[in-house]
Order: sequence, then C-alpha cells, then structure tokens
Amino acid sequence: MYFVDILKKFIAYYKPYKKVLFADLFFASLASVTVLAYPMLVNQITNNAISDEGIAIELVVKMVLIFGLLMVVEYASNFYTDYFGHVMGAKIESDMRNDLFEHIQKLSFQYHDNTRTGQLMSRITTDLFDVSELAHHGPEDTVISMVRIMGSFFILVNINWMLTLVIFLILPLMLIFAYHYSIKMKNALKKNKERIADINSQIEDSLSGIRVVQSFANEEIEMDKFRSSNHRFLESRKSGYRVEALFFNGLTGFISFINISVVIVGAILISYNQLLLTELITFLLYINTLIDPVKRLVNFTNNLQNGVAGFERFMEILAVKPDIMDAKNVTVLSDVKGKVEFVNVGFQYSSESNYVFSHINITVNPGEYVALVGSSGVGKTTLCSLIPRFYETSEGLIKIDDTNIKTIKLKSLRDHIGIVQQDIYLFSGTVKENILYGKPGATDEEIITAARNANAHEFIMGLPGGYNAYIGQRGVKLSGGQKQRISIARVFLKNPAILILDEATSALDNESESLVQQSLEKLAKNRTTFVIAHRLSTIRNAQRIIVLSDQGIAEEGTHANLIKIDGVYAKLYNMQFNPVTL
Ligand SMILES: Nc1ncnc2c1ncn2[C@@H]1O[C@H](COP(=O)(O)OP(=O)(O)OP(=O)(O)O)[C@@H](O)[C@H]1O
Repeated sequence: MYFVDILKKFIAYYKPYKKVLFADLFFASLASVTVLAYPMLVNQITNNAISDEGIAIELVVKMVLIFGLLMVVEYASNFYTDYFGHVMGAKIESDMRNDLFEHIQKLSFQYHDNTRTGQLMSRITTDLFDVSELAHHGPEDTVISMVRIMGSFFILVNINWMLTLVIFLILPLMLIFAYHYSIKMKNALKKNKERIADINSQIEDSLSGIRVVQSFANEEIEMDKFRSSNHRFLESRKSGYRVEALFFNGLTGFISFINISVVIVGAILISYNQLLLTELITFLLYINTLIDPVKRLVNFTNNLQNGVAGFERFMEILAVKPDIMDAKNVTVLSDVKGKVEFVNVGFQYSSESNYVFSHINITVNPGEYVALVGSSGVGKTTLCSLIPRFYETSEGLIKIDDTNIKTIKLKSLRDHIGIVQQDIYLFSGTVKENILYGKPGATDEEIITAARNANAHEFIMGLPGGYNAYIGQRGVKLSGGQKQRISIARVFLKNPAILILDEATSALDNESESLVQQSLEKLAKNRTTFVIAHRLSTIRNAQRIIVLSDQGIAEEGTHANLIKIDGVYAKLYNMQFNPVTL
C-alpha cells in the first residue's frame, strides 16, 4: 500500500511530460530492436555472402546498406532518449525542487528551529538528482532490457537451445551475485549521502559564522571539525569504491565465464556436427546483446533504490504538515485599526519543555505604544512572536481588532505587522532591493520617501552606486546603524498597522542610536507598537510599560507610576541608572 502510494505520487510528476515519455519509450524500443538486428546481418554475411565460391557482392552491398540504415535509426533513437529523456528527467527534478522549496518555506519556525539548514540543502540538491536519474532511466531501462532480453533469448534458442541452456545455468548465479552487491552499493551510497549532507551543514555553519570564527582566531578548531567530517566522507567513499570495484569486476568475470563456457560447449557441439561455426559466431555476438540488458537491469535496481530513497526523503519533508496554516474559512484583514488582545495566553516551545509563560492577559488599543520589560529569558520576544503566528499559542488566544488571529489569513495577518529586530537580516543584493522587500513593486519615489523617513537617504546617497550599491552577504558592507535604518525603511514601505520593535537599538552606539531612535519614533506614530527594550531610557515615554516576570505580568503602568510603586521595574531601572558602587 505504501509502495503504491509512493508510486502514484511519483507517476503524477510525469503528467506534464506524457508525450515525451511515450516518445522516449518508443525510441528506446526502436534502438533495442536495431541492436538485435546487427548479429543477424553478420550471420547473413558469414553464412550466405561468403562461401567457397567467393563473395556475393550484391548481397554484401545490400547488407551494408541495411547496416547503414539501422545505424542511422539507432543513432537518431539514442539521441532522442539521451537528450530529450534526460531533459524530461531534469524537468521533473526541477518541478520537485520547486515543490520542495515552496513547502519548506511554509514550515513554521518550530520546524526550522530543529532542522539543520545544510541537511535541507542536500535534500533540495543532491537527493533530487537521484530521483531525476530514476525518472528518466527507470521506464526507459525497463523497456530496453525487456525488448533485448526477450529478443535475444528468442534468437539464441533458435540458434541452439543447448548453448542457451549453458547461459541460463550461469545467469542465476550472476544475478544472485549482482543483487547481493547492489545492496552493498546502495548502503555505501546512502552513507556517502549522509556524510556529504554533514559536510554541507558544517560548511554552512562555519561560513555563516566566519566573522565569529576569525574574531576568536578559531580557524584551526573549525578546520579540525571540517577535517574530521571530510575524512569520514573520504572513508565512506573508499568503502563505496571497494564495493563498486568488486561488483563491476565480478560481473565482468561472470561474463567471461559465460563466453568461455559457450565456446567450449560450442566447440564440442561443432565436433559432433550439432552446430555450425557461423552459428557459434552469431551466438557469441548475441551473448552481449543479452548480457548488456541484464547489466542494465542490475544497474537499474541501484538507480531504483537510490531514486526511491531520494524520493522517500523528498516525500518525508512534503509530508511534514506546516503546523501553522490558514484555517478553512479565513478572514482577510482590511483597514486594520490595530487593537491587539492577549486572552489567557500560555506558551511552551514543545510539549516536553516548561511553559515560558501562562495566563497572559493584555489589551493594547489602536495606536498605543507599549513597552515590554523583564529580565533576560523571561519571554518578551516569544510573546511578540505569537502575534504574527510565528509560533502558535499553547493556551488562550490572541485577537486583532476583535478577530482571533487563527481565523485570519496568514498572509493578511503578517502583511499588517512590521518587525524591526536587533539581529537584522538583509539579503545579498542592492540597497534598493532590500528596501523593496517591504513592498515589492513600490515606485522609486516611495522607496526614497521610506528611506528619508528612516534617516537613511543621506548615507545611501553617499554609497558608491547610491540605491544600487551592493551591500554584500547579509549586508556586511554596512555599519550596524545603517543596516538598522535600511530595515526600518523596509518597514516604512510596508506601512503596517502593528509594529514590533525588538531591542532594535540596543547594539548601537549613542550617535547611531539617536538616529535610529528618531526614525523608530516616526515609524511608531499612529501604529500599535510593542517595544522590547533593555535600555529602559528608550521607553520612559511609553504610554504603558508591562513588566514580565517568571510568574507572568508582574506590573503594568507608566514609568512614573511604576517607579512610585517601587517594585520589579523600579529595581531594574535603578540597576541601570543608579548602579551600586563599592
Ligand atoms: N526557538 C526556541 N526554542 C526553544 N526555546 C526557546 C526558543 N527561543 C527561546 N526559547 C526559550 O524561551 C525562553 C524565553 O526566551 P525569549 O527570547 O522570549 O526571552 P526574552 O525575554 O526575549 O530574552 P532576552 O531579553 O534575553 O532577549 C528562554 O528560556 C529561551 O531559552
């Protein structure tokens, strides 16, 4: 049942390429038939054209012409299967890769938190290559092998059944050998794949953190880690090549054994006048026509195993249901006012971990500026990441403008929320491309206005190339404050009703901070804003400060009120502004 299911899903990918597939199978059969005809022609020449009376020129010319014609047909058919067949396989692979990437993008933060990017990269790239090989060679090799095995068997029996029996006595041994080694090869290849995926993860990890590596001068440690996974890969390739060498040379050995046995038995049959020399020559020529598709079939079992394994891994990811999806009847938000309500909200990252918080009740009015304060790890970022549904609440619910966010179309929900974080992610590309990310299709004027609002226009104009300046991988060519202002421009362009500022200025120096702070204040105007700040000076003017503790919301109020009640906030504030001196 499982296999049928997998097969059905696999076959579905052929649908757009039905015509090419059938043409491919037709030409594969045609090429196989021509191969079967060659030894026949040799037989005609040796039997009828050459005799003691001389050479029958007319017949030879006729045979040569047929030879030529068959060669043209074989060449054209093989060209079709080699080119169009491979292109079909590549197109199927490309369709699968698109589906996989689309799906992976839908998977929630929870999934990505627990999955190594390098492993996913391997699945999207190398694994699917095996599937493409199977998609192309699977049906084709089956047809070629069947036509050739049946055709040559029929011809061999017709020439001499006793010699055919010799082959079919040895062939099962060869198949058992081939099957045994093909399993070993499959295991070796699987190991290779796992290890190359490890290397990919390692490269991804080390190179993404190259700045940390170099700042700690830990290149040698990274090199050691790399050397060890590279060595493990080398070892698995070594054992793979060993199995491969045994396998292919063993097969060649069996083929030689079959040929020698046929020659010996054939010689005996000739001596008893049971066989002609010309028949023995034709028979020997047909052995290859029979053995070659057998080898092909064995190879195909390998392709099949790899391809199926690759396809299973592909399906495995596709089977992961995005845990955060649109409900059946979703609402699309329009004209959002920006009221945000947490109703008895509780959250745990996984069923095994502790609740980060529970029983959180907060109502934030449209346009209100609310600061979240609390010690490190208390859950401020987590609380905010529930609003765009990056994670799903474990208890309670969140409402925007009185609508439960689980009933809002995910895209629509996220379209109305802007986030500025401390750890900014800019894509490698130009300044303009990065700002445009906030509203694809925006005009140049809109981009410049957003940049001006974010205090970014001037420094952008100073860059070589201005808005078309290339900013490097993750924006490495820009300063922290500049990156931050580009990310703010991006949100200005998006123009969301709800804003989350997650410690956006805490990594900046005073000058940068004031530029960024100014633009953030402008950005927050008329939007419901949640600010997470470590530097309490930046939130003194907040309309409301919510203080989180391990027990939930500990205090709530304005800065002045909270100082007056002299609780958790006052303690945090005093720690920052009146540090104890010895
Ligand atoms: N992706 C995650 N998977 C599992 N646990 C997480 C994850 N992210 C955060 N946590 C845990 O959840 C708790 C709250 O983290 P969170 O980042 O929300 O705190 P925070 O108050 O924003 O801290 P800080 O002020 O240091 O940024 C922490 O104990 C943290 O270890």
